[in-house]
Amino acid sequence: MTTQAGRLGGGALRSLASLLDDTDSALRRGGSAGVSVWSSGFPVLDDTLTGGFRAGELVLLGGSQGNGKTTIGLQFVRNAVASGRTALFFSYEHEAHTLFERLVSMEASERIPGEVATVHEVRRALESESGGLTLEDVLTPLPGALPALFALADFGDRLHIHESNASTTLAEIRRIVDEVAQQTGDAPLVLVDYLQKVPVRDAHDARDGDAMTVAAEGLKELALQAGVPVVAVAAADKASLGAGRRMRIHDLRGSSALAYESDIVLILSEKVDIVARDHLIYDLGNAQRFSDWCVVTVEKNRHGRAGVELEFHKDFTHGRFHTDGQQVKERLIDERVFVN
Ligand SMILES: Nc1ncnc2c1ncn2[C@@H]1O[C@H](COP(=O)(O)OP(=O)(O)OP(=O)(O)O)[C@@H](O)[C@H]1O
Repeated sequence: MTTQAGRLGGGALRSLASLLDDTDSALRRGGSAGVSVWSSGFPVLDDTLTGGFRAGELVLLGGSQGNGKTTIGLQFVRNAVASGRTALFFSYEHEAHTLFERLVSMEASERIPGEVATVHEVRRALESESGGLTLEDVLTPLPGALPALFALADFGDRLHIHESNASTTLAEIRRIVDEVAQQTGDAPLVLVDYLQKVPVRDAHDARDGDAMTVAAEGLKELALQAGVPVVAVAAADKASLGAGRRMRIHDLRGSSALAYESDIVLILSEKVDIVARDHLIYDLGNAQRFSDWCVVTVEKNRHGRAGVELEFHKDFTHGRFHTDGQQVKERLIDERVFVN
């Protein structure tokens, strides 16, 4: 059977007859006849994406600064490994230990109801002089941190974080994806934080948009050739955001290439910024309530319905969003209500 990896080199020519045979054999073997799917761990998002992220897909995750792109990306990765898959996080933004602190608090919050250690508390504990204590000893006083540590240790060999830098090129990303797939025997969900930081050869000669085209094409090719989903955080174009508009796909830096190459585009917005003004005027408490919510707009969805607006409750003190989100009921606008 031709696999996604079989697209390497000259591509793959298939007759319908061989496709039917292969599909039949896969089903008879008890396996799945479709491409591999990684659940995002957010049920309402999975429903919209008809199951989750698929092998061969490039998924863009856009939004303004600080509205939770890294947080939800890290949660996708955590959810993938918690459900038995493998994941690989290329971090051009944060060091691995910063992500580890977020993971401990996120995991505690996922597992244990009630008050658990915040990211800040985990960081403080890890940054203080240990006096020779073990990691377990240091985390024991923090509510929920120890079970979180055990859970992370359980799936630790399937979650890989790469501290990326200017030498982490597309070719290097590909090499590392292959290495992880070989080590774990499972193709990983790949997260790139963030796309505009992926160094592109001769990028200094190219205009920004050209560099983005190369990066987006490269990541899409990687997704197809390695048979993995690639979720890439994409920075907004500051100039267009300054205009006080709701962020859209065309506000991403290098937007035309990104829109063309991607299969799915998710845009994160603060709900309070984009809800219609009447919801704020007639109920003054709404502004406070809405500021706790993030809207994830599915702007492009190659295999399903686009334009879907989902909302998730923020819990940034524990480095996460609540996974049980819903469709937004209120009317949203194109222009932002509040301008930063
Ligand atoms: N320990 C913490 N406690 C509370 N809030 C935090 C903590 N750490 C980060 N935050 C907040 O969580 C929000 C989401 O952070 P995140 O890194 O996911 O944003 P982002 O969209 O990736 O940002 P950027 O574009 O700057 O990379 C930010 O507004 C940040 O200020």
